[in-house]
Amino acid sequence: MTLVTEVRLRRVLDSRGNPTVEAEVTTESGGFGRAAAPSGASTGEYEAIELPAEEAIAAARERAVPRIEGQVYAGDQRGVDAALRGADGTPDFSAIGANSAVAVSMAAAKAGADMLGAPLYQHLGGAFRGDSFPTPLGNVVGGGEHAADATDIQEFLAAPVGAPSVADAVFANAAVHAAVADLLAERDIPAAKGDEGAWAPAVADEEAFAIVAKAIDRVEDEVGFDIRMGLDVAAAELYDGERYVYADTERTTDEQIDYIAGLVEDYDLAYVEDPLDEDDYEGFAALTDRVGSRTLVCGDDLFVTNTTRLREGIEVGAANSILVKPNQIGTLSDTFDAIELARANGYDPVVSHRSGETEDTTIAHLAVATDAPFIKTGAVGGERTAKLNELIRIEANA
Ligand SMILES: O=C(O)[C@@H](CO)OP(=O)(O)O
Ligand SMILES: [Mg+2]
Repeated sequence: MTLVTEVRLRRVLDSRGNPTVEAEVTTESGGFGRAAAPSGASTGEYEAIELPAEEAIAAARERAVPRIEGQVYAGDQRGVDAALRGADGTPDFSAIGANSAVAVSMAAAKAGADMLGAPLYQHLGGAFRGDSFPTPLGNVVGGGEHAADATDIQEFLAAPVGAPSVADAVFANAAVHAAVADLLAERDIPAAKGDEGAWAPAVADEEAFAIVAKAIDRVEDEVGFDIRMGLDVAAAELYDGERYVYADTERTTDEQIDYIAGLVEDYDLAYVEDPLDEDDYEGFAALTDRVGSRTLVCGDDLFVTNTTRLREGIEVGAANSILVKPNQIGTLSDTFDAIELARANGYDPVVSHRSGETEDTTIAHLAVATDAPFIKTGAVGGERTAKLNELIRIEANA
């Protein structure tokens, strides 16, 4: 049986060296799952609340663990997540922390899968999942909140849309990351890496576009399939309430829309995330109207994996894609609801990591379980390759 007998919580390190919450769930007949919460830096204003790890652990031990141990079944994901919501009692998990909630929710799912003797993606998505795979969006150059003195745009992504397999796609992104390093060296531009492992050179966005476009061209020639470029503008971080403030210029909302539409055209962008402020549904809708037939306009800080916000967006035609981060909303059930609502309305779900990550691989399984067309989980670095390599293993039935 999958009755949960024990929930353990502890503080572990994330990839930035900050403490985060790890949860372990054990069931009556020995099923076991372990999962850890990630953490954002450019967090959306409307995300569920992440508490300091110690505080989140103490609160979850006091309020949530007694409602789960001996009470709910790990295989009953809605039951686990309802217990977490009931224990918390707030709409945004501010009592036990979305970090505790998501760690327990994901650990329970893994314990349920363990009891079934099935991979997590099958437990979550059913017996017929595992034959199609998301295209990985790989961050190769970045700045914003993820690196000091680098680009204004937070993420320049490689999108290997023509890759014949997930393994080919993963290696293509790593090759673009390496080609960017070569191009930076050729131009004598020193670069450290940002929080997600992307190169973080002190160059203007314009130069970053040129370098990434060239790196993609080189790798396309080598691999022989289509690789396009994508962006996470993370525009809420640039917006001061009136204008989008870049290092060398400022843009009004209309100018920002023109600028992004121009970038879609000039660089044949396959993907544009958070091109406008997180409160600007109308601006999003105006941009989607202009470029939505040729690129994905994705809401991250706009939707925060929240069905209420997504519904508002659907009503006004704000986007055609949603970024999906389980810790933005706190449970896997809520995450699935967001994905299903998106799908039902023609929005492409893009399952995503956070800038602060662990070696946890749940999002790789989540993407396969929901047949998500894209996953954004970096290009290199151990906490990123943990997910990418898990996709390779799932594809290989390993
Ligand atoms: O903005 C984003 O999409 C994410 C992940 O790339 O960053 P963060 O986790 O810092 O919010
Ligand atoms: Mg984002």
